[in-house]
Amino acid sequence: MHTVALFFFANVLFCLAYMVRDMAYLRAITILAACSTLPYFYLQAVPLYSAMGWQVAFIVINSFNLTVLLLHRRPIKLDQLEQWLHETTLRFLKPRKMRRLLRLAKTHDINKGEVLIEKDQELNALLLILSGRARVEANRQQRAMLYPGDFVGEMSFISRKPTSADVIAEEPLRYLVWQAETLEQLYVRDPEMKDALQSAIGMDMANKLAR
Ligand SMILES: Nc1ncnc2c1ncn2[C@@H]1O[C@@H]2COP(=O)(O)O[C@H]2[C@H]1O
Repeated sequence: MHTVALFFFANVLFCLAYMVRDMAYLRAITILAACSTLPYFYLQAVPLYSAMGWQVAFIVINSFNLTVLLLHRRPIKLDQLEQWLHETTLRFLKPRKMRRLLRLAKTHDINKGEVLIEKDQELNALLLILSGRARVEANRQQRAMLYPGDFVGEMSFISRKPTSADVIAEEPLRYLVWQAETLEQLYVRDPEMKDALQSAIGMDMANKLAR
């Protein structure tokens, strides 16, 4: 009788597991549910070892995936630069995702007066200033000044059109470059990254407009 109640309880747990949205809870509750079925199968007139074997297989697979999931969710310690980027431009990304994104970028340095972007070019890249300032010019007129934490080339990156202006280093400039192709491949693997990065670009454009 008790084992039947436990089996009933296990199935209620399976229902609950399929209702929750968080994958970690889903797996944890499924493990508990699968464990709860074992006494029922074992205490039959003839123990149902094959059913028990399958439940053990489900428990092992779910335990493995739950461990991987929880390891990925562990908090990470950001270094100073990462911390700054997370507080400013990339705050829409969770720290671990932000680090993954940063690993795909290359750091470049140019001197004062050097051209970062030329107008009407196919840039196919997204840039982010880490230090120094850059002047935005169109038709020899200054349009804006860009500062550390600002994206550069985001307009052509989003619109897929040629660049809208020249961008020239006002000071020695350090910046990150992501190739558009690299980001597009990343978006396919991780659509959440696309939402977060596009929110960051949107916020960056709004900040530039508000200056
Ligand atoms: N009015 C503006 N204010 C701030 N930045 C600009 C402005 N116009 C162009 N830019 C920047 O200059 C870059 C030139 O290349 P993109 O058009 O790809 O992206 C552009 C922006 O990053």
